[in-house]
Order: sequence, then C-alpha cells, then structure tokens
Amino acid sequence: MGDVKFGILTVSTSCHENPAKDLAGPKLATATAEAFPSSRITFKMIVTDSFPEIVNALKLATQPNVCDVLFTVGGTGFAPSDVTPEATRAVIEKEATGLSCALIAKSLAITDMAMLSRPACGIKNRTIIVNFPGSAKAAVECFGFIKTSILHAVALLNEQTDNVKWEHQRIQQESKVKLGSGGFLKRKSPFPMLEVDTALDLIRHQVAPIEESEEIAIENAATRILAEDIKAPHPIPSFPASIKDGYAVRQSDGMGRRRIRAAVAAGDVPDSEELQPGEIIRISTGAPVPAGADAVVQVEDTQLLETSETGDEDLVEILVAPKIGQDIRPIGSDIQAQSVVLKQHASITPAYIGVLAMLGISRVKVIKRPAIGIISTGNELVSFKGPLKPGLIYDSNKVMLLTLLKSFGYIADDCGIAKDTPNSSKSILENALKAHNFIISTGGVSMGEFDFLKQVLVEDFGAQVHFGRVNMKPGKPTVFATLNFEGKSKIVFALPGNPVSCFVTTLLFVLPTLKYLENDQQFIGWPTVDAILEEGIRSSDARPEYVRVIVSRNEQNTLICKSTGKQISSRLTSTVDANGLLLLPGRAAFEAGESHPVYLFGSIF
Ligand SMILES: Nc1nc2c(c(=O)[nH]1)N[C@H]1C(S)=C(S)[C@@H](COP(=O)(O)OP(=O)(O)OC[C@H]3O[C@@H](n4cnc5c(N)ncnc54)[C@H](O)[C@@H]3O)O[C@H]1N2
Ligand code: MOO
Ligand SMILES: [Mg+2]
Repeated sequence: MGDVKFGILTVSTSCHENPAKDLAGPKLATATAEAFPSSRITFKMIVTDSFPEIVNALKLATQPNVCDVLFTVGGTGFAPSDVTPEATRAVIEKEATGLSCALIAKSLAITDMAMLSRPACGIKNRTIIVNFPGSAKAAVECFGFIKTSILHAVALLNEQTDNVKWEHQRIQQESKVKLGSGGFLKRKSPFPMLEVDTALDLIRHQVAPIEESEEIAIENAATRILAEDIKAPHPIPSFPASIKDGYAVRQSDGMGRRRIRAAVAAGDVPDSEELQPGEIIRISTGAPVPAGADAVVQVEDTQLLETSETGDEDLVEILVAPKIGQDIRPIGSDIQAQSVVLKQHASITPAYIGVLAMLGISRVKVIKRPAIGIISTGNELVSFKGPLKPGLIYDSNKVMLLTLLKSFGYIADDCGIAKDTPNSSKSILENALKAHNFIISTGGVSMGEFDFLKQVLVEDFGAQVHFGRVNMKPGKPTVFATLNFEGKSKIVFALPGNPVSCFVTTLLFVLPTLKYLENDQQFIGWPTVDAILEEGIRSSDARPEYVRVIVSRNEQNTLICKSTGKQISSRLTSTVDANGLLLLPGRAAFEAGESHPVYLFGSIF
C-alpha cells in the first residue's frame, strides 16, 4: 500500500463564510499527520450546511484516487440544519455500522451528550467516509477512537492482505516521530500534496464562470467566447445565386440553340424582367439568377455559334439538358434567416468572424475576461532589457508567460518584480490587485527562507490557500489561492519560479482555469494521445512526471514521442521544441516501445 490519502470536509455555513473559523478541520489534519506520518491530506474543502453541497463534495472526494478516508466534520447534531449523516447515506454504497457504533460507544464513555450525535459511516467506491462532530475537541477525540482500525479498513477495502506489514510500518513511523526532534515536523510543508486532478477539481469548485459580457468589434474577437447565440438577420445567399460561370436558362427549354438576351455579373442588380421561353442570360459565378430562370448551364456544356457586330456572344447551343435548380444556390440555402448560426459559449475562430461579417454583424457580445497581472519574485532578477551584474539573472518567466498567454489570446499586464522581502512582495501584490482580478506570480513558493509569497498572501491579504503542493514534476510547490481585495474577489496562482515549472503549471492549471472561467465549451482539457516511446526514459522522482517531448509520426503513421533531453526544471531549452507533455508515473524506468499518454499543447505537424 502506498501513502494513505486522507480528506477532510468541513460542513459549516459560518466556516464557509469565514474559513478562519474552521478550527476542527486543521486540528484533525494535524492529528492525522501525527498519527500517520506517511499519510497525505489530498482533499480539503469547506461547504455550507446545504444537503446538495455536501452530497456534491462527498461525490468529488470519493472519485477514484482522491482519498482513501474522508472525514466530515460538523452537521451531525439535532439542529434542523444538521444533515451531514443524511447526505452521507445518500452517497455511500455500504454502511460501516461498526465505525458509527464505536464513535458513539466511546464518546458515551466520556459524556452523555454523545447521545445527541448521529454519525453515519460508510463506503463509497474505495473511500471510507466517517462523520465527526463539529467541535474541534470532539472531532479529534473521535478520530482517536477509530485511528487504530482505519488503516486496516483501508487495506481490506483495497484487498491488500499484507496489512500486517503496513501496520508494522505505521508503528515504526510513529516511533520515529516520537524520537525525532520537533524540528522535523516544523520543516515539513503544512500543505497537503494534492494529485493534479484533485487540484483541478478544487479550482473548479472554488471559482465560478464569469457571467458578465462586453461588446467588441469582430476584428478583435478571435479566441473570445460568445456570450449570446447569434441569429442570422438575413438569409445567405439573400438572392438566388449562380454557382457557375455559364448561362441562366429555363429548364423546360431543354437542349438546343438559344439567343442571349443579356449578361449579369456578380454585383449586378438582379434582372427583374422575367426570362421568356427560348431566351438565356449569360451569368457569372455569384451573380443573381434572373427571374424566370430555374437552372444554370456551365459554359463547358455549351457551344458558341454566333457573335454580334460588337463581338459579344449572341447565339449559343445548349449541349446538355439542364435539370431544375442545377447550379443555383437558392435563398437561405447556406444560412436560413433567423436560424441560430453560432452558439453561446463557443470559442470564436477566424471562420466564425467570417460568418459574422457575412451577416453584417460588426460587433458581438463576448464573455468578459479576467484582468490578468503577472509578477516575478526574486532578488536575483533584472529586466532582460538591461545589463547583467554578477550573481543576477534575467527575468525570463514574466515575458515567457505574457507571450504564452497571448498565444492563446489572453492579454496580461506586467506587474513588476518583487524583491524577496515580505514588504516588497506585499506592495507589488497590492498594486497588482488594484487593477487585476487574476494574478499570476512566479517564484518564492517553496521551502526557502526567502519564499514569502504564501505568508504574505495569507497574513496581509487574508487569502485562502486552497492548495500549496501538487504531486507533480515539475510544479510541486504550485499555489492556488483566492482572496477578497477592496470588496472584490481575486484569484491568485503563485507558480514555482523554475522556468520549466512555471511554463508547465501555466499549461496545466492557469489556462484550464481561464477557459473554465470563460465557460469555453470547446475546451475540455488538452487533447491527449497515446504515443510510443522512441527511446527509454528513466524517471528519478517519486512524483508523476510531465516530460517535455516531441510528438511525431513514424513511417507506419504511428504516433511516437521523444524526450527533449535533460528534464531539470531550470533547463528551459527542454521546452522550446516540445509539442507535448508525456505523463509518466513516478520513479521507474520506461522502455522504448511502451505507450503512454501525452498532452498535446502544440501542433504535431
Ligand atoms: N527544501 C526544498 N527546496 C525546494 C523544494 C522543496 O520541496 N524543498 N522544491 C523545489 C522545487 S520542486 C521547485 S520547483 C522550486 C520552486 O521554488 P520557488 O517557487 O520558491 O522559486 P524560487 O526559489 O524563487 O526560484 C527557483 C529558481 O527559479 C529561478 N527563477 C525564479 N524566478 C525567475 C524568473 N522570473 N525568471 C527566471 N528564473 C527565475 C530562480 O532564480 C531559482 O533558480 O523550489 C525547489 N526547492
Ligand atoms: O516541482 Mo519543481 O517544479 O521540480 O522543479
Ligand atoms: Mg525566489
């Protein structure tokens, strides 16, 4: 069994409004980490006392691989708003009655008030759900009652018969913590390590798609998301139009010799005088078909017999009998008037812009985009436009991210470079927050003494850090936070400073979040293909690795991929020619010929 994954779901309307009030959740997290040092908290969420919200959160937490054990805290009492056990029963597939009984029996031994607790425990997929009361003291106490059996339960649920080994390992780890210095725990990141998919789910749970729209000129609308259905104000074509260069005829006249009455070209006003039997009109592609004509005969199916004194065509033989409607685009045959031609929440492409122009629509309503500000952090950084001094490096992250976002149509602003001090980080962030509601920073988020970003976000801006570590390479210290600034809600991605890490996390977290905020119905994640490894790859880290690769096709037309070389996250040249991120599970050797998924962020051709 690998690390056991724990989740904590706090159910409390007041904690949801002010997360600082959630005492039980963090205390339980600490108790779990102390009891099971090699465990990880992979899910943390606060929901209101609403039944559907609890059910949704339980469903999220019990998806495969999110957590092995989910503790809920709160909502188990007798108040009308206490519905956690009911929501739990609505989700679980099997009840774990023994756990509920143990919680009640052991609590009764401490206080009669335990009679008023109604915990439900059970199993959904491979997750064990346990309801704890909302008071921090009682929740931690209850955790103490079941902790001896919980790992065994996880082992059983996962059909892991060798659970004795696991139990030994746990006891050994417990004794290590007791023997070790207090410093060991302090040096541990307080942030649970989330899986990438859990982190993405958490983001979607914390941000809401933007509803406000703005009207813009269609010339500027490429990549924007339509805020409304577009109906055709008039049909296309708006007059019957010829598909060929040739002659407009009456089908009933059939083959034979015809005198040319007139000629119409594209752009001419339609001839209102009805075509009479035996007459034909010379016509060009796109020109209006005259009244009375019901077919066009292409010039290749005719023969010129006579010309007039002025040299114009006069008498023509129709060599092939025409059919009704032949080579004519009837009114509305491309687009019917009043039909919905473009759908709300579609991403506008150049072809969409062509259609809008075709319909004479010069401005469209699109979903407003967040105002994005980008900050770099680090005493070592200077602008690439100036000279370099010893010990300093050029700030390459900011211009890379500005242009990466621009390549997807997002305009972001340069909000400067923060020094590695809380004051500088605070003032640069404050300025950025004044004009932007979506902040991306790079650097200052790992374990160093100068990594102040999270501290400043929480202490100076009251931010809620939803996650601070992700089980991925590169990108482990990625931070996602939300905060309220001057009455407005803001989103912050504090990305790792290593150039490859911030590039990859922008692809995997920032861009999908922007697409989600805009309600882009066409973006459902990066397209993924399975590709064959051209060469073996060795992964040295326990984290799942996103290897920069070049995807191409071999002679058999099979998709193959090749690593761009050394994958250290400072080596940005490993990213320049890559068109894909090969996802490899951590710490293993992968042989040439194996097939693995690749996220395609660039073109194969
Ligand atoms: N004790 C630990 N140290 C580190 C851990 C850890 O878990 N424990 N994680 C490592 C990982 S993984 C990463 S990724 C980095 C992330 O560090 P930070 O986000 O705090 O970034 P910095 O330390 O500020 O910078 C890292 C690296 O990147 C260079 N950098 C930063 N900004 C820019 C920029 N705008 N342009 C170009 N290069 C930049 C910076 O000079 C550093 O070399 O932490 C590990 N450490
Ligand atoms: O996660 Mo860090 O991004 O390995 O380099
Ligand atoms: Mg730094």
